Amino acid sequence: MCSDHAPAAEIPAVNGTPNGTNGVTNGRRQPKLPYQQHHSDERSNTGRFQIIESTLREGEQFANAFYDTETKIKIATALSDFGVEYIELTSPVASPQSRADCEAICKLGLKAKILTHVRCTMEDAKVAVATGVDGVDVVIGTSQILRDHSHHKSMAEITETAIEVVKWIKSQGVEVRFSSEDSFRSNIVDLLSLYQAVDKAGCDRVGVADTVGVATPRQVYKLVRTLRDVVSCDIETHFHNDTMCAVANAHAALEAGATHVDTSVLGIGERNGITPLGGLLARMIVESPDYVKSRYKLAKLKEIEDLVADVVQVNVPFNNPITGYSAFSHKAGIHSKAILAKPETYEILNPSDWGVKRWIHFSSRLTGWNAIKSRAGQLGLIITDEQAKQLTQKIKAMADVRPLAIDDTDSIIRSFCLEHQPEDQPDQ
Ligand SMILES: N[C@@H](CCCC[NH3+])C(=O)O
Ligand SMILES: [Zn+2]
Repeated sequence: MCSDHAPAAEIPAVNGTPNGTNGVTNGRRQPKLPYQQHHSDERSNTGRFQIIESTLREGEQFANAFYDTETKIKIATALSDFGVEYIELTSPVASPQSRADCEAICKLGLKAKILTHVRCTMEDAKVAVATGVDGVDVVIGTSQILRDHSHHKSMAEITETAIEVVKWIKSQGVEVRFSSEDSFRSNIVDLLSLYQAVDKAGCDRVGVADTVGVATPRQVYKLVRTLRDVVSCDIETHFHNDTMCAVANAHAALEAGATHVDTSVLGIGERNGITPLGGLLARMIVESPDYVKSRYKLAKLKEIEDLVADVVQVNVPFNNPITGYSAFSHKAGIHSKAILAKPETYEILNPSDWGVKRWIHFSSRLTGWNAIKSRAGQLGLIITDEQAKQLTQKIKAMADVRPLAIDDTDSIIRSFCLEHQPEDQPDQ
């Protein structure tokens, strides 16, 4: 009965809420855990945000990225099917092919709205609107350092052009977002007056961008909260990941009242990129499971990440949220025992929500007997708890000397069972 089985001890993911504690169990209301959102703060949008997916704009700024038309169409279609609300494309002014691709994607009739991202000038805005996009995202640097060394415009000039551009784009019946660049190194008074001016001019969204990845969640919360009281339009946010705060910053922005978050698949973008789509959703499903599950086809995440990883020639990092090699692996005996009994003990995310599997490591000096007993069971072998303990000592002793491959451990389990075969053990 020792048949071939899965290479590792995958055990089925359980259904239900990710942490299994925020619903009603056995007719009794379970207490909320401290890390769960209580939705008491009315300004918080952690349960009603929208995603502006920028793999085809910010992501094209990743060092390795080259997308041909067919690849762009494949990625755009996959993202739209996944459920993102917006797809942002490279500026049509960047090159003739970028313009042609933008026009082609607009004609696909995808469910997601199509945006393109251009400089805040009338010239760029006209080219952008002519492509047939649903919306135009305009951007200009507002920090002193960018004004001095990039475009040399005063805040008064920026404001005047921004108002003109926003009004014109709106007059064409197209959605418009105005974003500052380097918002967190910009003068707050200047920034708020500029946002106020474009809001009055009819802008659909204003954008806050941490272009250099300098912001902390606390700074983000403060700026977005202030901005929420100054403008009536939507607030989009964009976070670079230089100091690994991009997901936390996006979350803080939503808590403070932002409505939209920019993402890219695997976080690809300039330098080390921006808020990753998968990382953001991992963060958000913990506190807003119903919202996240109802909007996005989470089981498609891995496919999209693999597609993009292949296109830009990178590996998915081992510690990537959800889809990383070890994202749902359990090794220490204490963890494995509890996971086998109840996965929520050491998992706040449910792998089955994402179409991936958890696995229990059973080939190390840290392995506990529960994992070995479970592995024996997967191999079709029945052993008692006592036998599992004995066998585990043997495996631990060997794993103390050298790394054990899964096959090695399986062989040890099988020969142990042969030696200790009870009368009723199924034939090998
Ligand atoms: N990549 C630019 C664009 C910002 C626009 C926000 N969606 C930045 O990081 O500043
Ligand atoms: Zn960016």
